Amino acid sequence: MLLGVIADDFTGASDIANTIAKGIAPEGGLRTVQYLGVPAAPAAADVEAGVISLKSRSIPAAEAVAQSLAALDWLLAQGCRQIVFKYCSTFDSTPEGNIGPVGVALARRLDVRGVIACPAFPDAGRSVYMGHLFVGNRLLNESGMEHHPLNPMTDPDLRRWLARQGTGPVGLIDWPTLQRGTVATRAALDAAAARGEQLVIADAIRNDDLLALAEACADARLLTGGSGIALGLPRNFIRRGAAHGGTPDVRGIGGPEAILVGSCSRATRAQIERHRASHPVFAIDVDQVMEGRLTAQDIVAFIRANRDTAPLAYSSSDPDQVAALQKKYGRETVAHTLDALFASAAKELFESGTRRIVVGGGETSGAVVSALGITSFRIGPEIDPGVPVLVSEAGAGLGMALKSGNFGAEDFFAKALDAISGTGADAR
Ligand SMILES: Nc1ncnc2c1ncn2[C@@H]1O[C@H](COP(=O)(O)OP(=O)(O)O)[C@@H](O)[C@H]1O
Ligand SMILES: O=C(O)[C@@H](O)C(=O)COP(=O)(O)O
Repeated sequence: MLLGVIADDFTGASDIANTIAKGIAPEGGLRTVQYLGVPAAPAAADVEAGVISLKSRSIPAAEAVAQSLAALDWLLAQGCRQIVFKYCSTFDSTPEGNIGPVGVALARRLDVRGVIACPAFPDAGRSVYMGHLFVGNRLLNESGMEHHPLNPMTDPDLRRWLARQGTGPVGLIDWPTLQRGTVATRAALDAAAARGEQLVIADAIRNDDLLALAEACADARLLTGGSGIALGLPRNFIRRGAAHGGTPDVRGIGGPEAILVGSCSRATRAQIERHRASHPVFAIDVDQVMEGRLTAQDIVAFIRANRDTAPLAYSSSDPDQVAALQKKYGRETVAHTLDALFASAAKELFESGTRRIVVGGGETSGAVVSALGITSFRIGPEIDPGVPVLVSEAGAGLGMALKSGNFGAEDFFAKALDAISGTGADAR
């Protein structure tokens, strides 16, 4: 294994696994596997990139650090030459952590400084300029992310946000420096390291900027960022002759389907509305869930009753309703109750033969996949930017798509089910 990734949630992991498996033309990508948690056994010999999915984005910082270091140990034991810490392209975190503490802990363990921190993902509209994160043409804190149920992002200044997480001084490679080329960028990173800056925010507004950063960091032991930061990394290995390039084959998965959605993000809510126009949908009443009057059995019954018609069950609400529910029951309590609800519905559906499951939302995906007992996925074709088809490596066969809240076109959900069943050797 050449390249190892520690991802702080499951959708984020499949996003970066997609980037690495796909690579860029003409070289292509690396043979990539997404692992669900730190594997108990060594990787298969043919795997060139391993992406470990943690569920560490919203847990206490000390636990996130411990899990990330365990993932690092496993990746190093597989021979990884380069490590990426993958977090959200909208920098999802709170002032208490976890991006800063995990980034610093990994840097310390690897004994490196001047480590890139760049959440930019231009294909999904995320860009960083002068250390500030934009979503489309809005600053992060005016993009809808200020209403996120678990980590409201209220400040677009990434250096300031990281500093609040106790990282010590944070550097900046600004866009003009990046434009001066690889040598200047490397020199700026070295200077940041010499000043004791462990993490360095890097600007990037186009894919070319991400490729330039990857070139400047070809020998870096550690990078951190969104999936975009990995865009040019496979090419580094392939050009040096360490990997062959190309893309892997995966087989399509047919069978009964379910769509489960706990994301309350703006894009997801629009996708649900689009799906509703021509498919059965079940709006989960959160009050009823909290009072124990609506259970996983109700979701399972709805999905079974609507087999072959792309049934979708969702708890998603608009920001006002989310705020009211959180005030009534507590932020963590609502989230954990709903995550557990989706997890047990998915488990029952899988055990009774559902073979295509699409999930909306990172936390929701983490809860669902953990309940299914799947340990690894091969990466299939990209459905929309950042969301690939996933096919389980072992067992009865399960095809999934784990959609980040903000990703995907409006027709995503129906398209994802088709992509899972249509996945073939020639689909990539
Ligand atoms: N109606 C709701 N009110 C409050 N919280 C909700 C509601 N529906 C879902 N949630 C919770 O909000 C969180 C959404 O996060 P996540 O699944 O990561 O979505 P995203 O990818 O959009 O961030 C989940 O923990 C989910 O259980
Ligand atoms: O970088 C991204 O935006 C995604 O890969 C990601 O991490 C998504 O997280 P969720 O929005 O919680 O699904």
